[in-house]
Amino acid sequence: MAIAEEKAGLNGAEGDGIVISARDITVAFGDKVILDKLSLDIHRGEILGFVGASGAGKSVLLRTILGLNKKQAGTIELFGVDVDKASDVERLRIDMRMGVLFQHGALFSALTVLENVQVPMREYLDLPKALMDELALLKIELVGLPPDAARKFPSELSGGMVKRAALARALALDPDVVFLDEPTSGLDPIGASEFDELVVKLRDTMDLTVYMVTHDLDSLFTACDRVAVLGNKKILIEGTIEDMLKSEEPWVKSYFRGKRARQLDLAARA
Ligand SMILES: Nc1ncnc2c1ncn2[C@@H]1O[C@H](COP(=O)(O)OP(=O)(O)OP(=O)(O)O)[C@@H](O)[C@H]1O
Repeated sequence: MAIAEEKAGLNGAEGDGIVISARDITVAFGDKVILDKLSLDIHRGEILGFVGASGAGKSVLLRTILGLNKKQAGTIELFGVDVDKASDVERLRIDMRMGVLFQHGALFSALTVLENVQVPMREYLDLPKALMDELALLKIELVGLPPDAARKFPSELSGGMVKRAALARALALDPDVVFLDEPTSGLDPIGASEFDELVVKLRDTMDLTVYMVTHDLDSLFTACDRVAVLGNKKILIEGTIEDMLKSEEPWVKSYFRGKRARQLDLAARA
């Protein structure tokens, strides 16, 4: 199937608007089971907030979806393709449709911002340098960084600028889905809310689907269309913020209606 057709969402489950489907996923390290028959769908165009206690396995699920962790059981369909049955070419096409912002930005410190943004281009595309420079500058502008940030090294950037640069790199190949692993951690509240606004704007303008692992209640309330909560090795609950606020599940209740949520005056929306 041509990439254009895949992008149009004509492939298998993607025709139903589900871009990522994880079914009965079990992941264990040695005899320690982290995820136990977990199932989750991610819908095209949504911003899904993924929460759960520290150590619950949020990054493990993210890495498993990306193919960086082995699963012991279950099926993962990306853009309608079962990854276990994908040919090398299909896998390459799938990988090109996904951008990732890892926790802590994970920029290469020896490369400038421009060169960092070009890393996926060099890996997957064969483009002349002048065109790569032009494309990378466009991405840098897209995420709200000034043009002179392109020549800077990560150590010369503020925390917020590092996150934006990492986002520019995640967007380098014009992906359909971006995975953001705690994108606002370490940012002050203003920087965090500006980042959330940027994510919503990019989703709206680029027809992106966003999978955001976060502990940030503000992000969950303001940017996410849907929330999934990981606990007891499974998805405890998924739904809207309103669903979270109504839940009597103990962890969900204390997270969304606990002291911190009240301090933010968010529970008032219940
Ligand atoms: N490669 C690995 N080998 C062994 N254990 C691992 C490995 N990767 C993760 N784990 C374990 O899996 C569990 C879940 O880790 P994970 O990083 O997914 O948690 P998390 O929900 O993302 O936590 P946090 O919110 O603190 O980032 C932890 O107990 C961790 O030690």
